[in-house]
Amino acid sequence: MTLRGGFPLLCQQFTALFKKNLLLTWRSKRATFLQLFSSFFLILLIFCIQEAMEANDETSASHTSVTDPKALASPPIPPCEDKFFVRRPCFDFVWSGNQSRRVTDIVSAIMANNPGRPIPSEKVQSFKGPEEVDAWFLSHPLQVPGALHFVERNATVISYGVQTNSTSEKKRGRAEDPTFKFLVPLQIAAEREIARSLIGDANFGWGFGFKEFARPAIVGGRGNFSALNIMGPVFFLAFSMFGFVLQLGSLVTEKELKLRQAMTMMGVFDTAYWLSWLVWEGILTFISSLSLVLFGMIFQFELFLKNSFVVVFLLFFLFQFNMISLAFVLSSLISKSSSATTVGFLVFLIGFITQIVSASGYPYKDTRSIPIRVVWSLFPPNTFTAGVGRLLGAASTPGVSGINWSNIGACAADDDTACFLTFNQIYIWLVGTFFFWFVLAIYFDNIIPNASGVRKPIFYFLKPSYWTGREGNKVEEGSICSCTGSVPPVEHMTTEDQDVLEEETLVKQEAIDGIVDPNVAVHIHGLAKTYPGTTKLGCCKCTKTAPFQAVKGLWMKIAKDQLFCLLGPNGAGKTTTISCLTGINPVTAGDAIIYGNSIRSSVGMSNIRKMIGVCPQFDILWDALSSEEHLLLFASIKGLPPSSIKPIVEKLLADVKLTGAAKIRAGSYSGGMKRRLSVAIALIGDPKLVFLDEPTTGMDPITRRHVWDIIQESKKGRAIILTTHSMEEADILGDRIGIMAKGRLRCIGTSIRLKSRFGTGFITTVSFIENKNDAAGLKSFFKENFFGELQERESEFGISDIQIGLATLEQVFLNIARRAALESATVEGTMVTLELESGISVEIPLGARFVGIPGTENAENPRGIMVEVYWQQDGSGSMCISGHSPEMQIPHNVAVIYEPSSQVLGRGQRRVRGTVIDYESNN
Ligand SMILES: Nc1ncnc2c1ncn2[C@@H]1O[C@H](COP(=O)(O)OP(=O)(O)OP(=O)(O)O)[C@@H](O)[C@H]1O
Repeated sequence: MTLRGGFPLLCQQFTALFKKNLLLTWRSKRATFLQLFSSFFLILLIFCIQEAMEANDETSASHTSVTDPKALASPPIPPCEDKFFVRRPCFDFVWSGNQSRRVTDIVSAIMANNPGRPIPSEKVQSFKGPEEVDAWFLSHPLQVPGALHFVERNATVISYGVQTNSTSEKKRGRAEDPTFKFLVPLQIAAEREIARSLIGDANFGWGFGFKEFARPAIVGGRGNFSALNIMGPVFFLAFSMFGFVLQLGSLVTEKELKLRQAMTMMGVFDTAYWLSWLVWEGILTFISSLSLVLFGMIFQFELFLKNSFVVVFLLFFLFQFNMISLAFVLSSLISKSSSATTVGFLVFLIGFITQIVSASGYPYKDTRSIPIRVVWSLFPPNTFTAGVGRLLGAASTPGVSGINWSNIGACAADDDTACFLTFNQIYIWLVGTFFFWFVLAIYFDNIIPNASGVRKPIFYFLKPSYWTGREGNKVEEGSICSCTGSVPPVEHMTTEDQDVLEEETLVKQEAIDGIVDPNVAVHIHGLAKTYPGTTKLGCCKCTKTAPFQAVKGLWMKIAKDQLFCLLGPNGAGKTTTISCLTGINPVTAGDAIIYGNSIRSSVGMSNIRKMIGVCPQFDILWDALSSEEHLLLFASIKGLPPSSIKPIVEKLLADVKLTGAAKIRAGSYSGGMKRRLSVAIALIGDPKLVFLDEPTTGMDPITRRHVWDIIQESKKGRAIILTTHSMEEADILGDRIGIMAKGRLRCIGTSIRLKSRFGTGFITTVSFIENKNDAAGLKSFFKENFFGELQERESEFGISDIQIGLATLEQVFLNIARRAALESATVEGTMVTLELESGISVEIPLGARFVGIPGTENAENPRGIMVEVYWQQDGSGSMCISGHSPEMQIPHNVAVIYEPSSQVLGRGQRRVRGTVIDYESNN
């Protein structure tokens, strides 16, 4: 099948990824609803706050029209208890000038003649002069609404002054105006009684009334005293956070779950990936900005009504789009999707603080330097706040028309800061910062390690080869903030196994001769992988990890039409080998040629990606997508012709028995169903080489058998590399098996070959009578005559059939794993204790099979006693002792392959260190 490439593939991938984004958004309806329409609740909230503020301030009447103002006629001095806030005991008024008899009489008259309520003497306090009154105020705060100060100048002139607290108080939505409520009645009373005293007529009086202006409600009342003015910018910032956090979460989830890596392995173009998110988020941002502006208009906010619709919408749209590109940048910096909310909160907090600073006009003044203005404007909430400020200013100034296209370049006449940042400059900034953050996001995406710890060099874009695509697969490992330790040279050890050696020699020779065997799919040439050690600088301590050699030089080839099974205990290096072959991890040394393409070349790797299928060790799936949607997506990414995708997906679903669950989301699948889906994904596009990393993990026996059938079927016409921990699986499926341990290939061959070479075979223990010991004769009898005679005497023993069973592959595996463990233990000194039935505790290297017991030598057994130790793997895959054979004498012809420096431990003979005896190669 010809896969699509170039621009048509880019378009196909873009469409598929866009659809994926749409589905993911659709499936998380609540979050999407919040992202799109939470503006309604925010605007409603601002509206309610606005209404509450207006209701709170209703007595000032500034927000309602006053057509028929009420006249107040000679209002009385109110009791001090009427004050909205007063401390008890309180006084109706205090006065000074009490050394004048005439003044004292005037005050008495004020108290007695107060309309409707004579004032009792205990509610009034007198002083000598104003200074005393001020001192009293300081020591008795808030105990009186006002004071009168009298000075008798001469017989015809009495001066007076009124003093009051100008702070207005509020109570249950009503405002208290101290001038009207306290000052005016005091003034009227003082003037009336002074006049009566001067004229000498106790009934002298005049009518006094006052009332407010009749006036319409203040134009732009909401704008002048506006909740939107106060809370708008911060609410709009909060609103943009929904999209920001969701986008950040989606991107980091795809990185964290290695979904991005899986798509890269399938050959997705970065351009298609980023564009698909950008366009989709652009649409969501468009809708959410539109809804916000419309809701603002519905709720009749001047900002949205007075300014041009397009101008307002564009500001909100550009700002939210900027926040999305900021989310792109931050997605490269965090590795856990659970951190998205925390990061969102931090960005909001920073935005909130900078908004407060921006509201003062900072830094768009001539006192601030251009670099400060530039840096400040890079953070989108700052420019946005400036923009909202302009819109609010234009909307709430009576007589000034709102901002529209014709005046976006104009400075606001009354605003100094507006000329440093006119409205069209705000747009230019928002467009510029969008591109700035977006380019930075792509740069960070390349230079910050991905889920496998791999990244591009910091200056990768300066290399011409990057743009021409002709360079080697130049990637680095480790964080840019941590010092990567030097990678030691790869330790190439000569293998002891004959088959492995032969394979290595053959591959090397073919490489030297330049022979390319057409029947071989993969040539592995000394592939080695060392994970670099890193030094992480924390705040309190510095953690160092040593480099780790996970694969130590593999030489082998894998034929076409063959299933090669890679076995090995945990940590053997199987997944690392697959990661290197699939381009997930860069190789440290060596190379691999897959259908003529080197994995070290980026061009080679992109060719390889087109012909491989990978079922990773852990399922890499979107919980919210169904199996059908997964297959459609990956088929499109792979470049299958659009017309062929549907039938291929249907066939794959049928093959892995997921047709019935095709429309069900993968999140609700069982472990086995997920594995089957992963296998189906690996088989998309008829790949010539398929990697199956533990494909049947977690499956029940029936499903596993079924998947084996699928794999058997898929063998035709392609090479398969399969890793597994199931020996049965390897035995049934593997045409060739390689067992790795500690990063090295320990054996290679067909199942039968391995069993015959590494199986433990049969052990027959024969005891001889004293003085008669013909062991050699017995061995030859076993080899030459035993089965012959057994067959001859079939009827005597009643035998109907004789089957010779070789050791199982499991035994071979255990044997290899044990040997690898012994190899490391003798180097690293890893010892375990073997408890003998005789009561002796023997310390032996991990994995030692035949162990000599020091101190057991005597005349009868000159070389002493030995036992065979039986090993098994525990739940974690580590070797552990399962038992030991009866004690037997050490034959004279065997060598000791490991002898500890000191054999006796501590006092006494009960705890010793055993020697390791090479009994296997001699018997
Ligand atoms: N990124 C890494 N950095 C450092 N060491 C690593 C890294 N990845 C793997 N290793 C180490 O490399 C060794 C080989 O790991 P690998 O995953 O290849 O083993 P495996 O044979 O696939 O094991 P399993 O059967 O458990 O999957 C292990 O000791 C592992 O701890």
